[in-house]
This record gives sequence, structure tokens and C-alpha cells, in this order.
Amino acid sequence: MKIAVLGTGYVGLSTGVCLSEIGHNVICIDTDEQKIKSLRQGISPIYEPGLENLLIQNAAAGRLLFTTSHREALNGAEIIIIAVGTPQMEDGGANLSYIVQAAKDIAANLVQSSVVVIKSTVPVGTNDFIKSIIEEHCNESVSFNMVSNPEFLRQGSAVMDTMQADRIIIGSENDEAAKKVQEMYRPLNVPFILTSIRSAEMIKYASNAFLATKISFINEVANLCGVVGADVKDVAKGMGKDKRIGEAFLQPGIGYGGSCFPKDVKALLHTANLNGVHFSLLKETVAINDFQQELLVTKAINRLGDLKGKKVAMLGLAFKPETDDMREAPSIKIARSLTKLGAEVVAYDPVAVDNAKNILGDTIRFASTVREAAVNADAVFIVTEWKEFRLLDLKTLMTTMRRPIVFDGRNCLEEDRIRECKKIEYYPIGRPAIVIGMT
Ligand SMILES: NC(=O)c1ccc[n+]([C@@H]2O[C@H](COP(=O)([O-])OP(=O)(O)OC[C@H]3O[C@@H](n4cnc5c(N)ncnc54)[C@H](O)[C@@H]3O)[C@@H](O)[C@H]2O)c1
Ligand SMILES: O=c1ccn([C@@H]2O[C@H](COP(=O)(O)OP(=O)(O)O[C@H]3O[C@H](CO)[C@@H](O)[C@H](O)[C@H]3O)[C@@H](O)[C@H]2O)c(=O)[nH]1
Repeated sequence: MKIAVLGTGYVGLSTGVCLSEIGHNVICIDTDEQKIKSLRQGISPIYEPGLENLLIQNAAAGRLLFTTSHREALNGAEIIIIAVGTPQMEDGGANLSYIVQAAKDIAANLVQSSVVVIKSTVPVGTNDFIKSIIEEHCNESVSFNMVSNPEFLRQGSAVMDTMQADRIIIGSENDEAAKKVQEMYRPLNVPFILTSIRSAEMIKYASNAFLATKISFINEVANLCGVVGADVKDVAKGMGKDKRIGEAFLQPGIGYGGSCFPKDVKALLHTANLNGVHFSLLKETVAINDFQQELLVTKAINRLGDLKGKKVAMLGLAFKPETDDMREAPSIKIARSLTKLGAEVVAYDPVAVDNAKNILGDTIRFASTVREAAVNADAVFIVTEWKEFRLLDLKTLMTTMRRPIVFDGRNCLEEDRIRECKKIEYYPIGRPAIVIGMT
């Protein structure tokens, strides 16, 4: 099947690569010439484990092409997938300008009947709106049908999440179009859920909002555990074993970040407000997350007092491990709060430093090793749970610090390694602190 994908971000590129991997002829279009140039050379513009290898293999097999020309890409495409960004606007709503432009690009270049699939995360009603734009601008002789097919992949495991998805949502008002999209995905052998277009649009937002709320819930439980002397690790394990609750997304920490949860929760709240629904639970999800992102700074002030002139080593910048994405990363807020209080911040991340520099500029320093960041520091903040940090030689690292104090925002250090240290103060989230050799 010939498929055109608009947008080569996390979703467009992962989708394009995986569809070519299951035998389709895919052409990915992006308006960003630099991205297309790099993709044509077999270089992925994003850090995503496994993606670049598949890209190279499928491009070499001639099943995966890249272009900046909508005309070239849409010619002969049986399915056109829109995977452009829908970032957050000032009022919390989703910015639909990229998707509107994509619709106009499709309309201007649609030369045969096709199925237009919206994979981008869009508010309820957007598929209908986009359909009307394409209808208005396209040649009257061509026909098309819309399918809402939201994406659920996670960054850092995008390939696996696409190839082994839990479900594929197909929202359509046209049986033939729905069948065509099912046919496209059939080799993946993933269960389909067929719904109306509006329900499919809502499934995406409800799923992300539920997961974000689960995180805020466990963060509140963690904060309470910290006060009453319970250990949130045991609490989460005990809760998660109940199949009705489930173990996933019960990891407390410094709040959720990334390109999806923050904006999608706010966009759902925006839709609720517009429709006169008072979704107060979601407002609390956001408020708890804002509080949580300041938690390490609050803990450091409680322990060290005035942070002016104190050196803080920030380990991790990306919003989660296995990605270089800095969108809405908690590290940004933490770095800004620390520098505002006069602290000196030196950060290390294995892959996200270049992206972080674009956001934080020279307001903080960047180190090329953990050791360089931590030397003479008054505290270490663990912000992203990279595997590298779990395997740290903590015992030696602590001897290089001015004060061997660790605030672990991801509860990721092993107790055995902490207990090997001769001197350490270790403060996790919602778990008892460990203090060794301090006077
Ligand atoms: N990032 C994720 O993990 C993820 C997961 C599921 C769903 N989503 C949703 O998928 C959508 C895309 O997210 P992303 O993170 O991949 O976006 P992104 O911002 O990383 O990439 C979007 C790409 O689309 C390109 N583009 C913009 N207008 C275009 C046009 N008219 N024609 C062709 N290309 C165009 C941009 O140049 C950019 O490269 C969003 O709605 C997002 O909410 C994202
Ligand atoms: O128990 C947990 C799980 C996650 N997080 C944080 O939550 C954020 C999001 O994590 P994750 O969901 O793993 O990453 P994303 O790549 O943002 O994926 C989410 O957002 C995507 C975009 O919509 C969806 O497709 C995915 O299904 C959804 O999981 C990150 O900051 C994590 O650190 C926690 O704090 N605790």
C-alpha cells in the first residue's frame, strides 16, 4: 500500500518507519528542509532507540522515502496520515495552525481518492473541521474520507510501542475507510477498537489525562508517606498488585513533563471549560504537578537554607530517560528556580545537553561527566532516572562533593549503593531519608 505521512517528528517518523518495516511503501513529508536532508542521509533528527537502524534498512530497501514536496508525496497515496504538531496555546487550548496548514497542503495536492487519517492529538470536533477545510480547498472531482487514529507511543520506546501497541483506535463514519486503515495495520496483529470519530478523539485525551492524574495521585501519596513515616515504594507495589489499579504509572517523583501530558491535560480542561463542564479533578492534577516540580528546590532550602552561592549538580535534563526531548522537562523549572535563588547550577545529561542549551542558554553550566558536575557541589539533584545514574560509583562521587547530599527526584538509586558510602545524606521522595557518617 502507498502511504504518505505528513510530519517527521516523533510520531510521523516512528509511524513512517514502522509502516515501511511491515512492507508498505511510505513517503514522509516535512516542511523542514534540514530534517529531510538529514533523514535522506539516514540520520534520525531525534534520539529514539532502534529508530535509526530501521530507517536505514527500510530506506535502503526502497520502501521509505523522504521529501519536502506534498505534490510528490500525495501522488498515488491510498492513505495520507497527518502527524504534525498540536502545541499548547496561551489559553491552554491546542494550536491547530499546523494541522490547518497540513489540510490545505493536502487539498492543494489531492489528485485521487484517498483516506485522510489524523494521528496528531486533536480536540473533539477537529476531524470534522479539517474535513471541511479539505473539502473547501480540494478539486471537486476527488473524494476522501476522514479517520481519527490517535497515537499512544511513548518517547524512548516509540518503535516497540508502535510495533506492539495495546490497541489501535479507528474512529470513522465510513466503513470502507475504516477497513482500509485496518488493512494497513493488519500485519502488526494488534486489536482494533472501532469507534465514532469524536469518541476516538476523546479516547486520546482521556487516556493521557488519566495517566497524568495517576502520577499526581501517587505523588500526593508520596508526600503524605514522607510525613507519616511510610515508604511509597512499598505502598505503590502493594497498590499496583491489585489488577484493578495496575503497577504502571505509580512511580512518584518531580512530576510529569514532556511534549504530551502537560499540554494534553490543559487542552482537555480547555475543552471542558468551553463546554461548561467543571473538570475540577484535572485542575488538581495540574496543581499537584506544579507543586511537585518545585519539590527538590524546597527540600534543598529546608536542608541548606539560603541557596545563594551554593553549587547544585543537576543529573539529568531530558523529561525522561532514553530521549533528548526537553519539551516541558521538569529540569527547566528546577534550573530556573535555583538560578533565581542565586545557586550555581552545573548540569549533566547523556544526550539532552544540546537541546537544553537552546532553552537554558548560559544561565547554567553544562558538564560532560557526572563527576565534573558534582565536584565541590553542595548537593546533587537527580532529575532524570538515566540508567547511568543507577550504576554510579556513589561511594567515590560523594568524596568529591563539598557536602555529600543527594536529593533523588526519581527514587532511582539502589539502597545497597547508598549504604556503601562512608558519608552521605540521601533524600528520596516519599521514602525515609538515609544519613550515614554525617555529624
Ligand atoms: N511525541 C510523542 O510522543 C507523541 C505521542 C503521541 C501523540 N503525539 C501527538 O502527535 C502529534 C505530533 O507530535 P510530535 O511530537 O511528533 O511533533 P513534532 O513537533 O516533533 O513534529 C511535527 C513535525 O511536523 C512538521 N510539519 C508541520 N507542518 C507540516 C506540514 N504542513 N506538512 C508536513 N510537515 C509539517 C514539522 O516541521 C515537524 O517536523 C502531536 O499532536 C502530538 O500531541 C505525540
Ligand atoms: O510512573 C510514572 C510514569 C511517568 N512519569 C513521568 O510522566 C512523564 C511522561 O512519561 P511517559 O508517559 O513515559 O512518556 P511520553 O513519551 O510523554 O508518553 C505519554 O504521552 C504520549 C503523547 O501523547 C502518549 O502517546 C503516551 O501514551 C504517554 O505515555 C515523564 O515526565 C515521566 O517522568 C512519572 O512521573 N511517573
